[in-house]
Amino acid sequence: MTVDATLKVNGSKPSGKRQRIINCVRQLPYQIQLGETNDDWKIQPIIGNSSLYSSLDYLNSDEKAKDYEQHVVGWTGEITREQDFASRLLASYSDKRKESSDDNIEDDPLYLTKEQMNGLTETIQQKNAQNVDTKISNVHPVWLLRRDQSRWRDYAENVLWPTFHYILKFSSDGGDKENKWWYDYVKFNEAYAMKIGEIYQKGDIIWIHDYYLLLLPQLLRMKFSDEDLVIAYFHHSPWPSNEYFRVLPRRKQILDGLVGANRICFQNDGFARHFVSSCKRLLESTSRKSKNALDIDQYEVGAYGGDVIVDSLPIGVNTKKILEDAFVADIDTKVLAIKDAYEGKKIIIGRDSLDAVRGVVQKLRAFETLLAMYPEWRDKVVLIQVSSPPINRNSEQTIKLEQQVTELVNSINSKYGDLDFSPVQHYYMRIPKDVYLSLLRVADLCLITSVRDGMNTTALEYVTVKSHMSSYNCYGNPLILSEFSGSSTVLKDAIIVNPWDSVAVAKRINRALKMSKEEKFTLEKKIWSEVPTIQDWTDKFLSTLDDISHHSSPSGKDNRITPALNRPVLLENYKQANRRLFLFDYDGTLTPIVRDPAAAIPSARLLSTLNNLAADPKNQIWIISGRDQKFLNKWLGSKLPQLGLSAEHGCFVKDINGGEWVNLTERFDMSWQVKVGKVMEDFTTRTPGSFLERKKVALTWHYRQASPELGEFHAVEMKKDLLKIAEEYDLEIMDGKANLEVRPRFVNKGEIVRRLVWHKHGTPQDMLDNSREELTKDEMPDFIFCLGDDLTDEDMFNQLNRIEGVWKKKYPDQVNQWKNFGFYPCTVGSASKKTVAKSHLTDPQQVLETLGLLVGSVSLFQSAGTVDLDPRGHVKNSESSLKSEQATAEYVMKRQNSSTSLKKQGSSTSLNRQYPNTPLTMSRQNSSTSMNRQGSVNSIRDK
Ligand SMILES: O=P(O)(O)OC[C@H]1O[C@H](O[C@H]2O[C@H](CO)[C@@H](O)[C@H](O)[C@H]2O)[C@H](O)[C@@H](O)[C@@H]1O
Ligand SMILES: [Mg+2]
Repeated sequence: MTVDATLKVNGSKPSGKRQRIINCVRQLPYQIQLGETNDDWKIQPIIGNSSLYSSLDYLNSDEKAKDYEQHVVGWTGEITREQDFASRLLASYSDKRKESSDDNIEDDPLYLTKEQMNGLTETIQQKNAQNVDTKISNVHPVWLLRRDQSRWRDYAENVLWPTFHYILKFSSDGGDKENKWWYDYVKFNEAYAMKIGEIYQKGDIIWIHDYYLLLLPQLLRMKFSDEDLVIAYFHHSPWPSNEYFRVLPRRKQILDGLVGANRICFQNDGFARHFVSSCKRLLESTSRKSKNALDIDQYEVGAYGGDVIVDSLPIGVNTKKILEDAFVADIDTKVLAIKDAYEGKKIIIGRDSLDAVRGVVQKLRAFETLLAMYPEWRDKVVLIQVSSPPINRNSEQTIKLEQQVTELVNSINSKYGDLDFSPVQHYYMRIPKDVYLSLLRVADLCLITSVRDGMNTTALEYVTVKSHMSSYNCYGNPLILSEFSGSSTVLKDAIIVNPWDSVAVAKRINRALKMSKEEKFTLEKKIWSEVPTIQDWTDKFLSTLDDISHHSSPSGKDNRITPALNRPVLLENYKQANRRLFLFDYDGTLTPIVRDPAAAIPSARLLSTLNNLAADPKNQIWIISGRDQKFLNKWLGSKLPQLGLSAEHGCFVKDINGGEWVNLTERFDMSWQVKVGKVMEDFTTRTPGSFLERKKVALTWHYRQASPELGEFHAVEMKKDLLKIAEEYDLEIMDGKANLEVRPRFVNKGEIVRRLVWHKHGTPQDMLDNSREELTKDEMPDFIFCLGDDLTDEDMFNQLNRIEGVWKKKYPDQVNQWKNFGFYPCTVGSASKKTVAKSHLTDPQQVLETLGLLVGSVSLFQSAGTVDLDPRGHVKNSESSLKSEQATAEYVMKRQNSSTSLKKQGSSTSLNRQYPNTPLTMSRQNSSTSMNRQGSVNSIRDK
């Protein structure tokens, strides 16, 4: 390894200035509660996601803070009232939440003033400084203060999570609920984009975590036109095979959202490959496998022709901290107490969330089989299973699962237990960290039987604790791990089992419990070296990002990114404009590219959208295509005479609402056609599958149906052969999509655009009249939306950019509220495509959605758009937002009044004054908040 590479693996930034990182997490690592009044806050560390939060913590450590300045963006989580925390939590998770469209201030505790929000942010920062576990500064809360706060989780947890874990769910209401969830999901992502918009600085790295934020990468691309913008996404969960993923109705929007990132990273290569295969099938992307600087497999995914790096890096745990925390006197005492309680018995432990994929049922079945197959273990082994309640605890599925688990526990205990001893000790609760660590320490065996998970950190934490020599003979005790857990790809020396095969698992338990010390020690040595640390994970992740931000793509292509079209701005501008001009290419823009040119006919949806668009008298629509007049007449002109048409890349023009075709090449010598046609025919004979399309002027040689290699090779050869003729007749040879076209150079799509823009809007065209630059600006269009996918369309974009330059000089004070002239040159294709267009849409489907947006047949939420939100999560300026604003104002008034009266009584309600003197309440969430439906006795908690 070179010095440079070593440096990189260690994660140090090579030089000078600290690199800013904006880390985006689904929720800040705190649970935020309101006290009696809205001025009184309680903040506790959140349970779960410990690896992710310890990575944030690590980046904030003195060691890393030299090189990195971390900013953390995250939702506040559900803000609950302190006094009835558990019942509110239950209510907020309940599926039977009350539906209400009105925001009624009286029963809504979530109207916060700006000062309150600032106060809370400050409080979080102060608490951070003192909190021993998660020290993060520069916290930027995402406020989404609407009632039914769990709405922000619904899509992620009810649709995405099950799909990622291979659970198929069918909607019983025709998808209504899912649509609602989706809208909130889009807003959730938008709220992050807005928050990042407030803090982003050029050169920042944006690191996004997990499936609540799948749309964020693309939203950020829309927001920032910064070419160096580096967006990385880490997927903490599994990614299913494409056969599963593709059942999602919003599968394409989700992939579109994600491929806005430069790098998408998974827990293991299997998940990465599934993702690549989804992109290949659903986005028709290409992929190329290579190795990154750390010698890890990576895929360069060409989504819409752009480059996204897809790779894997299993997350780790903070081994140092775990060992520090686990081996202290207090835990020694707890370990001893548990040992005493189960004297003479082997202790198997398990800790899982009680959801459909953690395999608690499978574990109980395997344990039951063990006791049935090996009677010698009866009364000699105990399974301590801690199952924490899942978020959707009131869902039908969880209730069923709880019943199943209770029945199994009861049945095992009644069959194999007696009055003094129950072989299964089941705790349905969240346990505090010290109890958890005691269990890890005391265990003779840890049993993980998940049927699907991304990375099981219990497995990593267990192996870590077992690496430490201490009393009670616990060193090196083995781990049984499901082959379906993401951790099994890392902990290769665990005892790997198929959790569905209870007999095999029982045999492995029996064997593991009988292992000699020597065997255990040998195994532990190997497996301990396989545990990834969170420090290593963070460093490696950032070092490979460094590669992306400072070097060109592996294929050596230009890294320039064209931002996605900002559709809400387009819509707003459209609404405000009076003289709108639409300039559309046809193939690859309004219709998808297909093998046979004759089959690329307009869809009914396209025709109706164009019809609707043309119905507005403010709109002038032109199709500027390489197609010939016959094709355009047949498929567009005859159906929609309101369209202006230009055929053969500008050779022919027909005005809006009929009229005759005008031939702009009339006086041009056409004898070149014979010579060019001969060369093309010659190559057609030598290239099976290729064919020649003869139009009135242009000649097009197509090789899409030939062997790709031979087609491409002959296209290059043909171009060489045509160069001489092209020079002689002043022709242009154009590289199209699997075609090569030739036509006179002096006509092109850009020339048509020039004539259309310098034209008195809404009046008949005289295409042969060439000199109109003396028009005043308010005679010309104030909104121009120009779309094209091909190289020949770059002429249109170039022309628009040129005209914009002229207008800037000519009419410097006539720009619109977005400080431009309403020009939208937009390419159809990837963000990384070389283009002079100012924005991009990925494919004809997005084009149709965007046009649908303008004519009102598509909502902004049907695909990830970008909408501005108010702090309560309403779309800005919408009716509900205005209502909510008014209610907030009322609330502020009320608050001011009550504050005045309190002041009179000599007390202050100011947050800033209140907190410095308040003792911190950042204690571990204790198990009194656990919800024990079974009412089982919680002996561990009481110790
Ligand atoms: O300017 P356009 O409207 O985009 O037309 C460009 C050429 O499009 C057609 O060819 C391309 O589309 C075909 C249908 O999808 C596809 O089979 C072919 O491989 C593409 O090159 C058309 O046949 C040409 O005449 C146009 O010039
Ligand atoms: Mg095209």
